[in-house]
Amino acid sequence: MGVEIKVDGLTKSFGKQVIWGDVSLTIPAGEICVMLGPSGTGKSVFLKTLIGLLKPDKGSIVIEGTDIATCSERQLYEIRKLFGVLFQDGAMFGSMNLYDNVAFPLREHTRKSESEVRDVVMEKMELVGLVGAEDKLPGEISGGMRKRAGLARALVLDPEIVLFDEPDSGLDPVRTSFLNQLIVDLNAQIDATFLIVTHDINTARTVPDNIGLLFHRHLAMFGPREMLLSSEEPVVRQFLNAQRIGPIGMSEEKDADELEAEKDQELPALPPIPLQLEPSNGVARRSQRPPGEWCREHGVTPPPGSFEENMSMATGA
Ligand SMILES: Nc1ncnc2c1ncn2[C@@H]1O[C@H](COP(=O)(O)OP(=O)(O)OP(=O)(O)O)[C@@H](O)[C@H]1O
Repeated sequence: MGVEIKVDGLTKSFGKQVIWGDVSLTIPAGEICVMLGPSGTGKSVFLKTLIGLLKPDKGSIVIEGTDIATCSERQLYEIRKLFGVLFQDGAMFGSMNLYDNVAFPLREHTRKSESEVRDVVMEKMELVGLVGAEDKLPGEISGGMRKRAGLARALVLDPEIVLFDEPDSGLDPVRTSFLNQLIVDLNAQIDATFLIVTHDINTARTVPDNIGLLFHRHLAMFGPREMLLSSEEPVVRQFLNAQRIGPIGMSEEKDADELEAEKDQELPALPPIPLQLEPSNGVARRSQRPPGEWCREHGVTPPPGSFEENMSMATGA
């Protein structure tokens, strides 16, 4: 069913460098969330903090009643079993074939017999479309296949929460599109809570139920996809539409002179909100909302052309 992650007042620094402060958000059970932010704003640090690999300075992260910011090592070990993580490069062991890589967590953390291990490994290999590639070494396959193998491994312990650290990095647009469909299909199938860190605006615009944006050492906004895609808030608007005009500069924040120089420039109109990517079998995910529902409920007029079927090419969806 997936579990909720409730983050409250979270702050993380390294020495004197504050990475982000006072981050509060609730990642709803079973939903897909994307976390965005310019490079270096601490998205990976956020993922590592959620799984307890890094300790925050302040604040709480409550999962199933346990605050993993303050809990014991023993409790953390238990909570970690809820997580599956897809690392950027798939994090495969180079000397093991895909089968053994995917089987690794089962052999380490369960008492399953080899025939039970085989059943689980083959089920997950099938889920990610890798049946037939079991004997390959990670070095012999493409980046996209390595990601899928990493995903199979992230799924073998039946996680309630799956974290994806830039699943689309290094993939071409077609492979990214296939991977996004796989993520949506998986969410429909296993109902776990998904959090995806990505730089890919098209992924952010079409895949998640909710979007968060980290900028300038804080969480600029977090909420339903339609809320952020219709937002006029300058940082959100600039980032989600990949524009140069706005508060974000080449090295994070623009200075006062740069902002003054562009103050009379007209912003391009907000582009239409694309339809959300649906599971390939056409059956809606449990957390999927009808197109335009959030806008209607909140009296927001979406940009013209939003939620039209034939706009997929315009948005690259
Ligand atoms: N273990 C660490 N010790 C000290 N500083 C760190 C550590 N890990 C990360 N940082 C710093 O934290 C900041 C945020 O890093 P992080 O990798 O989380 O950014 P990011 O938003 O994921 O970036 P990108 O989008 O480029 O991957 C960087 O300045 C980085 O140098």
